[in-house]
This record gives sequence, C-alpha cells and structure tokens, in this order.
Amino acid sequence: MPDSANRPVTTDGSTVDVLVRLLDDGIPAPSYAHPGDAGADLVTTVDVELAPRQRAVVPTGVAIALPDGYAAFVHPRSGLAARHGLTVVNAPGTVDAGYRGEIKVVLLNTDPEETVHLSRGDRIAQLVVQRVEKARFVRAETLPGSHRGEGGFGSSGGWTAAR
Ligand SMILES: O=c1ccn([C@H]2C[C@H](O)[C@@H](COP(=O)(O)OP(=O)(O)OP(=O)(O)O)O2)c(=O)[nH]1
Ligand SMILES: [Mg+2]
Repeated sequence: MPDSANRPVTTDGSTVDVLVRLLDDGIPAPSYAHPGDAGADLVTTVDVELAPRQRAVVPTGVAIALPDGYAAFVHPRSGLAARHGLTVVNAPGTVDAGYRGEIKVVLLNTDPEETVHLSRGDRIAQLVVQRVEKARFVRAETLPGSHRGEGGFGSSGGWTAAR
C-alpha cells in the first residue's frame, strides 16, 4: 500500500511502517518499552522545569509521516501522572496523517505544590498509532432512535453536580 507521498508502506496486520525523521542528534525514534505495548515513548529534547500548575509545549525531536487512514495520539504516561501529577493538557493530542512538523507535547504539572524537573532524553509521553475512519457527514432532519436517546452528561446516575 503506498502512503500519501507514494512511498511504499508495509503492514502485516499487526505492524505498520511509519516514516520518522530524527531532528536532533542523540534523540531516539519513538520506541515501545515492551512487546505488545500500545504506546511508543516520546522523549523531551530539552530540560524542563514545571512549577505547580504550569504548562509547557515540549519538543520531542521527531517528525513522522503516517500513512493515509492513520493518526497518532499523544497520551500521558501513567507513572509520571501518578507520581508527579504530570499530564498532557490536550490528551490525547492528535497527530494528523498529513502533519510533517515536529511532534510536541503540551505538558501540565497538575501538582499544587511540587515542581516537576525533566531532563533532555526523559520519556515524557507515549504515541499511540491507530487507524481512523474518515466520516462523511450526511445531513438528516431526524436521527434513528436509540436506547440512550438524548441522555448524557450523567443521565445514567451516580454523579451529582457540584453547586
Ligand atoms: O499534542 C499534539 C497535538 C498536535 N500536534 C501537531 C500535529 C497535528 O497534526 C497538529 C495540529 O493539531 P490539532 O489539530 O490538534 O491543533 P489545532 O489547534 O486544531 O491546529 P490546526 O489548526 O493546525 O489543525 O499539531 C502535536 O505535535 N502534538
Ligand atoms: Mg486541527
């Protein structure tokens, strides 16, 4: 199957080739920590200090070309979230198939007291590559009925709005 720039892309059903440009010597390509992992770790190219509740757009030193029909999603890492309250503001960040710029991570220190210190090369987020459908939005005056109907935002119970 060719990609959007007509380069060959191979997929064996469980892997897909994603072209990657390394923009910074010494910074590795995204990599999976264990076989079977869904997320490939991204690292920071710079030292970062995040004061309590501060956010920063952090470079990762990689640019990719996903095949058409794929997207990549920038997710937080659970260890950093649990230990330091570090998250990704726009989680999951969406990397479009046509994006050729450097992947960046919008990190947020949610901890109210502790500063987070990150060093160049630290793994800060993980990239999940997925197939995505392209929708055709077909206008309709009425929508087919469903069990849920228009209920949402806690309609199934177990949640009380704060006053
Ligand atoms: O966490 C992220 C999210 C996005 N991007 C890059 C890739 C993506 O293809 C592009 C645009 O992202 P998005 O569509 O979420 O942002 P936008 O605010 O809608 O910008 P645009 O108008 O460029 O679409 O920014 C990242 O590097 N990291
Ligand atoms: Mg957009």
